[in-house]
Amino acid sequence: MDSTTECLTDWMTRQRWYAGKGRIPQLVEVFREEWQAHATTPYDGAPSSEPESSTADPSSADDDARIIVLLVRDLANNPPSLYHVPMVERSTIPKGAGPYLIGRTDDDRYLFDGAFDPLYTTELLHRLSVTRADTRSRVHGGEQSNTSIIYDQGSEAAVVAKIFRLVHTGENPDVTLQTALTSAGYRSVPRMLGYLSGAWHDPYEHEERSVGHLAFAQEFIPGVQDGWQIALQSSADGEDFTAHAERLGRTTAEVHTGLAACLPTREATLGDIVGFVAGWHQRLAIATSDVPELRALRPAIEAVYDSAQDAPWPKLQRIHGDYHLGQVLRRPSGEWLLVDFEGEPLRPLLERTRADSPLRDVAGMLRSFDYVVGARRNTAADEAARDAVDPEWARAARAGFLDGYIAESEVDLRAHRQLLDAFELDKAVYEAMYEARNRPAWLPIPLAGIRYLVSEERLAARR
Ligand SMILES: Nc1ncnc2c1ncn2[C@@H]1O[C@H](COP(=O)(O)OP(=O)(O)O)[C@@H](O)[C@H]1O
Ligand SMILES: O=P(O)(O)O[C@H]1O[C@H](CO)[C@@H](O[C@H]2O[C@H](CO)[C@@H](O)[C@H](O)[C@H]2O)[C@H](O)[C@H]1O
Repeated sequence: MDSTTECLTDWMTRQRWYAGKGRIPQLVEVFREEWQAHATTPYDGAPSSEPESSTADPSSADDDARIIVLLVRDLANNPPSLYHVPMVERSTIPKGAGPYLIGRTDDDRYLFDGAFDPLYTTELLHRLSVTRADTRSRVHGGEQSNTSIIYDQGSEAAVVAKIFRLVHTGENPDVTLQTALTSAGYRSVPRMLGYLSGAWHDPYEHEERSVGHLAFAQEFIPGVQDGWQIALQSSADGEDFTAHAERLGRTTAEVHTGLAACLPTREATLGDIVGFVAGWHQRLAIATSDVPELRALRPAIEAVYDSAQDAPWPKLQRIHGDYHLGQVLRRPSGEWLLVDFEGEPLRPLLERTRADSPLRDVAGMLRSFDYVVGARRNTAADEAARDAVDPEWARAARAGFLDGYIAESEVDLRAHRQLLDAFELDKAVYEAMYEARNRPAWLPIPLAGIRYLVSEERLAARR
């Protein structure tokens, strides 16, 4: 291991985007590129107003600083994941840059997280073909699987650049789907401004040369509220969310119609259906070994999966792929916006880039309404507060969302109830696996959802 990968090993385990939680990374460098900075004027970035996520003070930057873009394979993961790590190498530690230090190399150079360094963030914007006079930036402070850099100083329109942390050969659907919707004039996704691809040779892949997306830029919409936060607040206030959910259902259907118009669709063949059902069973088998609580529920889940074999299927098309309340934003006008079309990070890219069932997204959002109630119960201060959480909130939201979707969609969801339950179960099984790995205290939420979906009450409603 060289000194750069040695520095990265410890640092990466502390990053929210490091997917191998609890494991020690075993890193191998597969690609290294030095970027020449195009900016000619000295940076004049003032410290950001968000101290916890501000970029380093560039005024003390040294002249021989270098931008290094690395791709590293983590062999601790199976299959080995490929991480994108842009860094800035400097001979000194600029004032304020201490928190973004990755480590010191054998030749006494300091490595910094590029996302927080103005040398990298300015050059990134240039390579994304975005022209902005004021390139001061800040890093998005919330929970994220990737890293978003926001350029919103001064009077120009604000921009957000997302750097993908896990990269793959081939398209990243976050880029392709939002580009297609932007080109077709849809306002329900932020406008795509540009993207950056990389080409590398990776001994862990068969291709001679791999090409994949590394980052993209889109308009940053100020003043939007996160759907998850709005929903939690609404449930806490005892508000009826039906009308908001109905509007979200309509927007979801509109986006599905848009994706079906811009990108290929096809009828689900028998082979597709067998493939979906086999995939559900496979995921359940993996999840059951990760989550022992699923063992007793497995036969009942499998029965729902098998019944989907004979159900009618709507056409397959490109979809969001990891749809939940954390992926939707509400404009001050009340309109909903969809972001993060990358699909479920735990699924292979090949599965995330082919035509899929729109029912997967519908099921994802239904699960998310259930999560609102589950999360509030889970985080309640005491038993009384826990008992006060009204499960009716989720039922009303689910009903409103389905009504809105049905009103706007070409897919008649009422004809697909059984299939929708199978997709909802598959999502809850994914969540159980996700929570067991990332937030074990939240595991009871998907488990309760699964128990409900295989309950007698639910079976009776499906008959
Ligand atoms: N274009 C945008 N305008 C305003 N806020 C945004 C925009 N894109 C993303 N965000 C905010 O950043 C968060 C993280 O973005 P997301 O694409 O979900 O990243 P990740 O793939 O890392 O999870 C979103 O939940 C939202 O709050
Ligand atoms: O990181 P991403 O946003 O791409 O998605 C992953 O993390 C989500 C959690 O942050 C996870 O979603 C689950 O928790 C949500 C509440 O935090 C809830 O609304 C979703 O219904 C539930 O699935 C998502 O599954 C995962 O891929």
